[in-house]
Amino acid sequence: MTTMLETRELSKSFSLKRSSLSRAAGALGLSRQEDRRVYAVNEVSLSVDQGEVLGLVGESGCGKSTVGRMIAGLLPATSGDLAFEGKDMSRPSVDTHLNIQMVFQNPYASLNPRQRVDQVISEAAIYHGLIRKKDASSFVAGLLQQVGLDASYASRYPHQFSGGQRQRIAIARALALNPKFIVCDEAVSALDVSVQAQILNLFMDLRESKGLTYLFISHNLAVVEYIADRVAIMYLGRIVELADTRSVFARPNHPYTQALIADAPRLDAKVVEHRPIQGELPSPLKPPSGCTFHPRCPHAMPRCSQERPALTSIAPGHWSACHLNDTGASA
Ligand SMILES: Nc1ncnc2c1ncn2[C@@H]1O[C@H](COP(=O)(O)OP(=O)(O)OP(=O)(O)O)[C@@H](O)[C@H]1O
Repeated sequence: MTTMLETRELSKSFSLKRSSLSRAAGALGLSRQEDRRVYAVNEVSLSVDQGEVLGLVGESGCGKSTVGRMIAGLLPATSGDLAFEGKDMSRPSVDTHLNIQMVFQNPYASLNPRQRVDQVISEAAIYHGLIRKKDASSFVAGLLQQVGLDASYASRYPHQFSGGQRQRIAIARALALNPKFIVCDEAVSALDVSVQAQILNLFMDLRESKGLTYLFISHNLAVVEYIADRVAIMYLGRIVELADTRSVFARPNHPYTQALIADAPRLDAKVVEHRPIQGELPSPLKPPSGCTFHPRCPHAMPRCSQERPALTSIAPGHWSACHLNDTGASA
């Protein structure tokens, strides 16, 4: 397998403006001097092989979108490395950037309502010189066909389409730049369940026909279980577990992964008892010491609040960051 994308200790923190800082800090009982940064992503090391779908899951606010936006070049990293096809992306060229496109959650918001579909799809390809303006209509017709839409839709406006059709248009817009890698950020979350399945199948068909590679960000475990080859679980800005999809769902190791799976609505609900995850995600303004999951962990030991567990190999291809693995007592 060829590694297509690699991040090493990628981190992102945001500096808070004084007004929001004083509100947030006040709520946390902090003085202004104590902390001025939101630690959104901390030392995330991931690799994605050519043709692979890597799922990235975790509760809202754990840093998934920030990872996706750094990979897509929409946000600079605070520290760490990012490489695409072996090339350093800290100063990405236009070519490398075009190779990575992003599909967002809300196709209502991500399409300009004043642009016709043909303009939405062809604008960036014309701008970057990938096609000539006079070839745009056949180019757009081809892309519409690839995403399962009729070529006659090219002259319509986004508001004339359903949510699923709009997401297909957004996918055609991403494909127009001939990417090798697509970051899907909650790309089916706003759609009805039956439409979700159609769009997931479109992503898989495009993987086959175009050899695409995906980072698939979702808070929905069922979606990730369906589409991903491997899954990375994120908690408060860090990867806490990483393995092939089957292992994550059959043998979740980290107590957070176990809690997420027990919390998720499942089709086989008779097999898995639904247990809501305890407590709330702590603020990334002031993450807990040691293992940041320890205040919510049913298995927490004194060591867990003192020492951050490293992400270590617990089986071939299976990584987890939990002190229980050192004691031999699996959660
Ligand atoms: N521009 C920003 N300025 C300040 N804080 C930010 C900014 N963008 C994100 N954050 C904070 O970084 C943390 C991670 O946010 P992020 O959107 O990456 O999480 P997420 O897991 O994708 O959540 P969601 O699914 O709700 O988007 C959150 O605490 C968020 O409030």
